[in-house]
Amino acid sequence: MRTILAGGRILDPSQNLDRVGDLLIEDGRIVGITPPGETRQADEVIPVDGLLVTPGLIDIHVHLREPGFEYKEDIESGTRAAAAGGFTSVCCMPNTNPAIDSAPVVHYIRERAERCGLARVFPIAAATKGMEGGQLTEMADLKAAGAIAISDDAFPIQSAETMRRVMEYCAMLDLPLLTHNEDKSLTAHGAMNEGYISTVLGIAGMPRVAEDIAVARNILLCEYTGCRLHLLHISSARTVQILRQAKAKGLPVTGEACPHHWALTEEACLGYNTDAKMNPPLRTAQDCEAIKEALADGTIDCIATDHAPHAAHEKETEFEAAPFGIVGLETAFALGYTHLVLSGKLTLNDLIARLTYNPARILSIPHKLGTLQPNAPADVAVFDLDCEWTVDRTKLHSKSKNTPFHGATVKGKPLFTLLNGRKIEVDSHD
Ligand SMILES: NC(=O)N[C@@H](CC(=O)O)C(=O)O
Ligand SMILES: [Zn+2]
Ligand SMILES: [Zn+2]
Repeated sequence: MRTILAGGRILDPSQNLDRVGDLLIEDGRIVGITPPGETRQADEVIPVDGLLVTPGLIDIHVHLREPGFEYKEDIESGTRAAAAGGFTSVCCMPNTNPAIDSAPVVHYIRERAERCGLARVFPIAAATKGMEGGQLTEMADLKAAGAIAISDDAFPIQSAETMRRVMEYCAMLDLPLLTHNEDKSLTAHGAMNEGYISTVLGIAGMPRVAEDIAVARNILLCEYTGCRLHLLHISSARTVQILRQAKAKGLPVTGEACPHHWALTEEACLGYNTDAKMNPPLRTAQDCEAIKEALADGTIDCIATDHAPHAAHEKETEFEAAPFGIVGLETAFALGYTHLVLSGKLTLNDLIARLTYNPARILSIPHKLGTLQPNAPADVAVFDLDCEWTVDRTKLHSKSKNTPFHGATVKGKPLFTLLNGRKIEVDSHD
């Protein structure tokens, strides 16, 4: 079976490649690139003239909610949302019910994802049983079952001693540890960034220093234990500085940023907008600038969505009572293209690198993903960069509609993906 993606602008940061050509795919793998029109025999020709062709995007931070919270999202709806956003691989967080803290749950998720066939799913296993911060999980078993990394994400480990032991196991097993960085003693009862707006709204704040302290501690423990540390959803300018220093020292630390942390500020919470409530919270314009700067200079290695679906009835409540989190898979590319590339902060190549090759390297994702090199699985994304569109929550494929970007006009539209060379087409957002 031979497929040609014909006549697109093929951009692959892993090979420093950016040129118009035909992408040849055979039996689910990339064969190579030929000049437009040169190769003629194929079982299927997909014309992509004027469109952008990249490696399928990789999101290393999503919440698929299955098992346990299928009313918010399940593996099928979550991977359909991924495909609609140009993603061919996602890594899912363990705050499910039961948590991803035992091998059978890892197997269950992988099998379900395989059957859905919309995107690859790599489970991230919990660091502690039930993410309770106590007894450690059987990380070797979890790795053998297919867990790609370790994290207690939503339930950040507060005890430095527990964190040290988790890191020692991760180092021994060569598993990356992903940390949600929050000193809970500083954020108790908080629901948004601490500052002028939280005071105006009368809402308890979550100061940036709660993130900065946890980041500093986790980096010091990373230095002490030799564990590979990845900082989830960086939202604070000071955290960016600390990460930059750690990298200058040569520590094995990486970081990610989510689109909402550069595209929105705490002002989005005005009017008690629960769709602007997430953890870490939206901060200030100065923090947004620092994040964009860090994405540009490589201090922040990758872009992840922290896709966190919650049902309407959960968000339609008082600000303090609403759960933290927003959906992100279907808007991430456009928010990157619009706010980072069109504003001149990042080159298109750098944006794609932070959505493909870099996340693949951070988690050592198997099967040579995040690249269009010959023999790699044909996981591909196709975008229309000229398309301007308005985000409409009712058109999202995710089961949940909790986005603060409803009504926003953005540029750059994911059209379809190929997964193992097979076209995955979902309804357009128009
Ligand atoms: N980010 C969020 O605001 N929410 C996440 C948890 C998390 O990522 O910490 C969720 O699972 O809903
Ligand atoms: Zn988190
Ligand atoms: Zn998360």
